[in-house]
Amino acid sequence: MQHEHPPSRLPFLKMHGLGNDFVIFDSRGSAAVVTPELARAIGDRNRGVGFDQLAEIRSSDMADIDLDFWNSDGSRAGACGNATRCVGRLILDETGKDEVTIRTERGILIARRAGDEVSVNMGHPQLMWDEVPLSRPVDVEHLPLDGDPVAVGMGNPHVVFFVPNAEETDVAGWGRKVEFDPLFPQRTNVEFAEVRARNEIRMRVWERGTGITLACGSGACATAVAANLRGLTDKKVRMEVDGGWLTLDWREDGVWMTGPTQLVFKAEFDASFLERV
Ligand SMILES: N[C@H](CCC[C@H](N)C(=O)O)C(=O)O
Repeated sequence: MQHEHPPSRLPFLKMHGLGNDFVIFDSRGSAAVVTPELARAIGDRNRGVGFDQLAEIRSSDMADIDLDFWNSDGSRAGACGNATRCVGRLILDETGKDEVTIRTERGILIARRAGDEVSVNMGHPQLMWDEVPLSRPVDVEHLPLDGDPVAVGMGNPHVVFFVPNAEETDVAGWGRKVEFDPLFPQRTNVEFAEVRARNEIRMRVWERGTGITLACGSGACATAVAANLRGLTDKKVRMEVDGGWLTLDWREDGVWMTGPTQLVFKAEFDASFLERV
């Protein structure tokens, strides 16, 4: 990180939502600190802290906070449902309100208390995502899987494949190939969904810029939308991901996602670590 005077203290939080784990900076009232290099250094699970996404809270003049996301490869993520829920929990607790607004790259999202859990309105699915229209069958002849996936934008790109058995699906093998397929110029997050009932889906995910994660909130929203558009499920479903359960509800005002959040620890980086980035 090219600081003339590297900060001697850089506090952060570690949180997770269903095992989708995050390093979170609160940069309100000061300059943004995250660079792609810093994200990669902190994202290193051996030499840094490790995370699926890094989130930076910024002061906002349009919402309670602004929130930016990075993947562990240093790329930006336009949306991150589980981190939005985790940071939503922080701001709900800080303000004592029942509802807060969070401005992300894709717009202003609402986070609400839902008992012990947090609900976030992840907004409307995008009908067009680059040149891949929603629900258009994708030519996967050159990919190592058959199928008729559904491309859904939730502020970030997703492609959902329906599979007979999610446990037996080679998520890493197929996910990596699909992420980097030329069909997806911005690369893509890849979901593998097994529909168990009209109100239940088992989903496993390969995330763009990160790889296999235990959960992906925006991917869960995209999967619920894709399955409903295919006529396979109702608008409200429970979804089992590797890290646990989420509830998705595609309503008039957007896709609502509800699930747990956990603060793990608060710490700060040592100046010697920051100087070497
Ligand atoms: N874990 C996140 C999504 C990260 C997506 C990111 N990998 C991208 O490049 O879009 C979630 O809960 O929605």
